Amino acid sequence: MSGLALQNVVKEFGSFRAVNNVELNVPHGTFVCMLGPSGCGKTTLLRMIAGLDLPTGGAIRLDGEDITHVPTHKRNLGMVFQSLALFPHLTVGENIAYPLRIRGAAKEDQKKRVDELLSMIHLTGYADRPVAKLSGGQRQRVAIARALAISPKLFLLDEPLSALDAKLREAMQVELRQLQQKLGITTIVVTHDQREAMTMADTVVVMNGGEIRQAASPIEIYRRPADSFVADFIGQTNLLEVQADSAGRVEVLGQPIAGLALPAGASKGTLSVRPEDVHLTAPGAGALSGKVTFVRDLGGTIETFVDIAGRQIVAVSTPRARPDVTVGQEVGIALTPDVCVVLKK
Ligand SMILES: Nc1ncnc2c1ncn2[C@@H]1O[C@H](COP(=O)(O)OP(=O)(O)OP(=O)(O)O)[C@@H](O)[C@H]1O
Repeated sequence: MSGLALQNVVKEFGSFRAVNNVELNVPHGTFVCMLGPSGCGKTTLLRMIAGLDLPTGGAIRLDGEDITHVPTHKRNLGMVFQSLALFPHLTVGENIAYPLRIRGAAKEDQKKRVDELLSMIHLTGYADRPVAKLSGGQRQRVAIARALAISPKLFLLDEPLSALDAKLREAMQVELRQLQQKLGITTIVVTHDQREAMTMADTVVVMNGGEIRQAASPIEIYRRPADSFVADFIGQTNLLEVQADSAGRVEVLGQPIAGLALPAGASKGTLSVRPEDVHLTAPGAGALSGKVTFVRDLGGTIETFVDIAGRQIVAVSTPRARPDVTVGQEVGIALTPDVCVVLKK
């Protein structure tokens, strides 16, 4: 297969298993974001792909070749890791040309490639600037250009935008994705920022406890989470216990809801419904009923918190569809099967 394949990859530090039997195929030219809580093993996995750590078990293949034991400098990688900062005493051009220079590229070839890359990162004319005089975003773009100078087979980035302020980070996410699409380079980014992952990735890989919980497109991860960990980790969701009643119907908080099905063979599960899919109705008109406990008006969205038998549900609406409710009011909650996902417990 063309691209990257992780086959049963394991990493142990002493008796602690940081990465547990990871299987993943990254087709050539795709963009993968690895996402998960702190300590879930995403950096360790990236370091093994980079050759900076050796797996305890399993294999890593690039375009069909087993590279598990190939040293980093022979893997043909571009890397932007937090620890690999730019050389502060060199100019922008010298930084970008550095990987070409140490590989013995001719001076004119270096210059041509630097100009090409500067145009790609929208910094044409910046070759002679000292990197110390660049803004945070410009510096990050130079780091990206330096990593791409050798036209690598694989582009690896670890939290590349985390040092930037929120606005710039969002702009850079779009830029990075556009650059990747233009070059068609297989790219893997580690991030803890789900918005970043959803913006850039063809495939989001959600990890927890050293394992992949789900690898799928951003929209599938959001709409069809594989389990309650993924549902809760990605975006906001309402999680409610569900079980089969004596007649085999699915009950949510004691109320049977038509059209819901439990996972095969299960008598219990967890229902996930996104706040934007929760609709408030007149009391008694919905599948469930509860009492409004709080209304948060954030300008662009309005969140209504409803207590149902001690469980809290959040409904989100736009100002135009603002629910006409006040704190303390009884409301109904409409739950339709098409917006609910029932997950394994
Ligand atoms: N060299 C090491 N020796 C021992 N334990 C390690 C080592 N490197 C990582 N670990 C442990 O392995 C686990 C996974 O670490 P890793 O850095 O891959 O997590 P992460 O998902 O990238 O977290 P973060 O988002 O905080 O960077 C953690 O529990 C960490 O403490």
